Amino acid sequence: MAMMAVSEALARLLADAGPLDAETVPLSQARSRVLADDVIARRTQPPFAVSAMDGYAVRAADTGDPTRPLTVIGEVAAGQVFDTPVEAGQVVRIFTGAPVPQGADAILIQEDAEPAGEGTIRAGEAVARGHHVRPAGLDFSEGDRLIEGGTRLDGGHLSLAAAGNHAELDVRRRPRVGVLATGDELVQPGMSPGPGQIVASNGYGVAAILEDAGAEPFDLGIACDRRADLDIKLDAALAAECDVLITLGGASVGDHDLVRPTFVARGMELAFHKIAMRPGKPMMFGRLGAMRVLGLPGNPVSSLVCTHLFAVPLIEELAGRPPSQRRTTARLGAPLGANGPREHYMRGALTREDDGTLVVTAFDNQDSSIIRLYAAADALIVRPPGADALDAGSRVEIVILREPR
Ligand SMILES: Nc1nc2c(c(=O)[nH]1)N[C@H]1C(S)=C(S)[C@@H](COP(=O)(O)OP(=O)(O)OC[C@H]3O[C@@H](n4cnc5c(N)ncnc54)[C@H](O)[C@@H]3O)O[C@H]1N2
Ligand code: MOO
Repeated sequence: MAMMAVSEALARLLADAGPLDAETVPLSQARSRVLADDVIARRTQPPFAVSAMDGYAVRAADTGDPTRPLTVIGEVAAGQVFDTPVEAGQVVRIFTGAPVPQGADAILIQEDAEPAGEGTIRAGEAVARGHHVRPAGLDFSEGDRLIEGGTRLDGGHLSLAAAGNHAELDVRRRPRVGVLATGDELVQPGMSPGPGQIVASNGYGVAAILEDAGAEPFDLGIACDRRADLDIKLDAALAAECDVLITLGGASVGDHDLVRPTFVARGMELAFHKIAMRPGKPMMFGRLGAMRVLGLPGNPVSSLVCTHLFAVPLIEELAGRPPSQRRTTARLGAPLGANGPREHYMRGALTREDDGTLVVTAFDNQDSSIIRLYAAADALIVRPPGADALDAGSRVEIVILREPR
């Protein structure tokens, strides 16, 4: 199969991807989830006029006369109701959050009330009608649309939904993503690798990046380079009802690269294998029933770059999130050589000059095995296939991985 352009591969990957179905979750589990439908207020907030201050519920017309004593006829705190109407010359002691009694139309804060003998006060300062009164519906009214479907829920949204009397919300299901490392050479971190073995590292970064994008990662462990073992792991991914299976390694052309032939033998429809990209050439995508299978190359940087450029957009589509990838341009801090036939995503450091100009400098070593330089990278410089050499100061397209320091 000929190598496919990056843009074409991305288009195929996303062609029929859309938000997964909805599920109902309690508010306590709704943070960062994507709302499936509008949230409509089930009540009015506040449901009645309430005092915004501690003081006295008064009739505004009674205030402003320092000689006039006003009779305190009772008291009302939040959670209580004072149901005797307030007549001229009367006030009610009131506390923040309490319903304003009928007949009263303003709040005199207690600092402005002068004691005037047993059970009376004076209101020398005039207060306007409505002063320190929060009218019913100040925040929202029953039937109002509080939050639009498709919103990613943060703390403010959750308080708003709760105030609207929703105990649970309909949100998009998070894509369940099985992450499977492959290779006889791999052992889990913390173990003692035997002769010829290394520590499996790719899955940790891939799972973390995808969780940030809205996925629920599911660790399928490590498969040996044997078809029978890959079969078992594939069964585990299917049994776990993974929406997406991500394999790491075993994607190339060597005798031990068995992911594609094993999965094709199991009925996977292959959409593409091999893209004109560096790193990431042997990437593969297919479908096995409802499950999407994304086979990433084993080189650590290849796995991580492909995760950013392909797996993240896929997960965001399935999760109902808007694309998060930030592409812009920057000036080169150092010259770059001509590019080969594959679109090259070069790791680099990003800085911002005093005038706001972004400057990106590619690391000298772009080998796809060097995890340290990936972890240090702030941006990927996008070099189109066959691009000419560039001088320092030239403008290049970049994908921002983290904001410049
Ligand atoms: N004859 C050819 N050989 C290779 C080609 C080619 O076109 N012709 N392509 C090269 C490119 S480009 C890449 S990328 C790699 C990818 O190969 P695989 O996907 O089959 O990856 P592996 O061989 O399994 O592993 C490559 C490398 O990465 C290490 N690895 C694998 N998994 C992990 C993991 N989970 N954590 C950490 N490191 C991992 C593995 O030990 C290898 O060193 O193929 C080239 N070869
Ligand atoms: O494409 Mo490979 O991912 O260059 O190292």
